[in-house]
Amino acid sequence: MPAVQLERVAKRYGAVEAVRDVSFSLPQGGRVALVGHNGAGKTTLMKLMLGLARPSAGRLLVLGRDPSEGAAETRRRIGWLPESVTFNGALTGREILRFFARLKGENAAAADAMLDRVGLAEAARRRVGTYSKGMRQRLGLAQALIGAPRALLLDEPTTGLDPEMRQGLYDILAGLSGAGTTVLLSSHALEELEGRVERVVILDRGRLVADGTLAELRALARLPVRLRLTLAGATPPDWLASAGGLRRIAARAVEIPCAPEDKMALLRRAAEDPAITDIELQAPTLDELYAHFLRGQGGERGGTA
Ligand SMILES: Nc1ncnc2c1ncn2[C@@H]1O[C@H](COP(=O)(O)OP(=O)(O)OP(=O)(O)O)[C@@H](O)[C@H]1O
Repeated sequence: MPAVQLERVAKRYGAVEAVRDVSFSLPQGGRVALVGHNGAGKTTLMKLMLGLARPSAGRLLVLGRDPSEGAAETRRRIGWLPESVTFNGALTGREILRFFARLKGENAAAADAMLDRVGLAEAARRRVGTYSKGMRQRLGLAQALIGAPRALLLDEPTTGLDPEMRQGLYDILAGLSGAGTTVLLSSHALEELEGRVERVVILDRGRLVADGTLAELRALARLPVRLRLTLAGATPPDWLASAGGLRRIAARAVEIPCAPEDKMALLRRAAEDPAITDIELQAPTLDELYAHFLRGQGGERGGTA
């Protein structure tokens, strides 16, 4: 049974269609990112999964239950990190986390262990009002993780985290999903998702425009790869100069776009030509993929939807 299942879900707020006809499912232990511009419907989808909003149409199951029933047992098994998390600044990190632990039926030791896990052990006895943004975000994450949730919904969890903390967060998420927790996170920071989630669901103005592994989405988008070639001299060889899209990027380096099916032929030719001394291959970035699907050029949905 999937951990989360959405069938033709819609959510309207008056005239605003925040979510339109969205269907996808998340397997148990899956690590999936929801990406989209501001207002794409990411937070609304999470609120529907939490039972904080009811769908205007369609069917939604989380851990096998309709979240709008608000069953206490289901709520206890879902961890949530809201987009802008706020805590009472007069309390210490330890007091706050112990409070959340009690709400989830966990003991104080579990709260302290979680503070350690998110790197806040040393700051545990400090008031949260003195915490940096990144520290508050980590406290929010600890709050979401407490109680061994079966499903974890994280709304832009890496906002305010430096690269090291971000890596730490993704390491924690990998460990959790390896142990069977389903992780859904929303993000604007597409590049950081590479290698850190198994699947990406792209939303645009409430609609699902793509759903698949990064490799599947890349294949579907058929975006050109780019070859960066270092030249032995200042002038590129004739065959290269006459190829379309050649761009000079340095005194002795050029870049050329190349359709995926032409890549090997171009590489062979470049490798054999002594006028070329080095070759670098640049795959389409996640941002290019994202732009492609938002332009609607891909049209159909791909992957495992
Ligand atoms: N309670 C509400 N009442 C009215 N409109 C709402 C409500 N909640 C969300 N919306 C609208 O629904 C749309 C989707 O909003 P949502 O917050 O889900 O987007 P998002 O993808 O999370 O955006 P962001 O990246 O900015 O957080 C937006 O147009 C928003 O204004």
